Amino acid sequence: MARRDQRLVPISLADLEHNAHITMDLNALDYYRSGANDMQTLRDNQEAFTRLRLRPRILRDVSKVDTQTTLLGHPVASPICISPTAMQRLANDEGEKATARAAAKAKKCMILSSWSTTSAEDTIAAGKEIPVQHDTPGLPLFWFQLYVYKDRAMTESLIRRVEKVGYKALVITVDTPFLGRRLADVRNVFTLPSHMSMANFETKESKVTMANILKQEEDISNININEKAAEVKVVRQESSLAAYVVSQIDPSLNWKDIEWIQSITKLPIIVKGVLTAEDAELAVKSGAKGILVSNHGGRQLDGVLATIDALPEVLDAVKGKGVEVYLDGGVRKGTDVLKALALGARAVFLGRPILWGLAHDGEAGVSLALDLLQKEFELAMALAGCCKIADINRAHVQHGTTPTSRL
Ligand SMILES: Cc1cc2nc3c(=O)[nH]c(=O)nc-3n(C[C@H](O)[C@H](O)[C@H](O)COP(=O)(O)O)c2cc1C
Ligand SMILES: CC(C)CC(=O)C(=O)O
Repeated sequence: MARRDQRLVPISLADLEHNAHITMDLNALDYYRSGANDMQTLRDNQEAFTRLRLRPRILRDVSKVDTQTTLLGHPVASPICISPTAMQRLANDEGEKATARAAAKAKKCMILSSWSTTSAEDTIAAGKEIPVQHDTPGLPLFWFQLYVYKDRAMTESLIRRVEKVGYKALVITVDTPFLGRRLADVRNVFTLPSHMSMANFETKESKVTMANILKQEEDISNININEKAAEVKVVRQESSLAAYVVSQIDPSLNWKDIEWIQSITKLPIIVKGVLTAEDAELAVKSGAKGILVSNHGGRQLDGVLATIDALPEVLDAVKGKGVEVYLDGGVRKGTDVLKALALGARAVFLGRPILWGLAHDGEAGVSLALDLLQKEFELAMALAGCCKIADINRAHVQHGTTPTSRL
């Protein structure tokens, strides 16, 4: 048994998380690990997977297991993908570039956040530096996550930039009209260090640091932690990130805007943050080609359904309508991937585990995170009697009856 403060040689995603908790500074660690409010949904995302049980098939020659699949027609090596997470340079100086290289090496899909600390151009260029090995199936795939800005001209110019450099889809996040209340970030007065910026919005004349936007750099950097806490009590009851969201993101966003975006781009749209059948139907009506069932890793409305529990109603609502349905939130084990695919998800996406990998060892750490989960998934497929993705079906999973506490 390792001591709580000892770094582990990681053999699971949980080990990578353990290590990141030891090495990261509190401002960044709390930002990454927090959920909103009581963090009920954050816990539930993982726990809900443990309430499902697998129904394996036997004697099916699983000597070769193949995980290749397609996402909106693009071949990838595996249905394990990378969710957008903002500000990856908080974990490692190479940040988004390291993630892009690891994604490209593994021929997996990466979604880049609008609020990255590396620009969309530099991130995809880093991914393209990796020579594609043609002896294994699949190709790297990059999608861009879009926050819709109050400034629509800026939103449109960002779309043009990502179209130009080769992102293959727009993933529009719809669960963040305002930032969820993450208590640790309020206490820490979370801010992006001043040498990092929201790189997609940087110009020759100005860097978009949060502190610049809030015109508070001096105030924030010249006071110690206790004084910061005191200041929050008196001056602000929110993190600088929440204030940034209020200043930039358009809370009036609605389904007509999704249609508007679809009218100005040929890129397919994926709506990220759908949790109900009703909204899944509306997403299809507004032209979305994909739905990412997500509760933002439990960081927005606390108390919503775990994503694996919301998945079946979304799938039922869009059945036969030609839309791909994906899931993120709490995916940590190969068996979680198998359960999500058995219920009908086309792919799963990882948020925090990628950040823990980055914090552990940059690009090599992200590769390790992807590889650990990939190997676990291949083993889970084999032990359940599945040789290829198309073999995984609804009969492989059922709701368990054993209370989690007795496991
Ligand atoms: C630190 C952090 C930053 C995130 N930033 C974004 C973002 O910029 N855009 C977005 O759509 N979702 C963002 N998310 C949500 C993730 O895309 C994803 O939905 C969530 O992390 C999945 O849950 P998991 O962390 O349990 O895998 C962020 C999540 C975390 C933890
Ligand atoms: C910049 C933030 C809005 C990024 C985000 O989505 C998050 O912190 O969950």
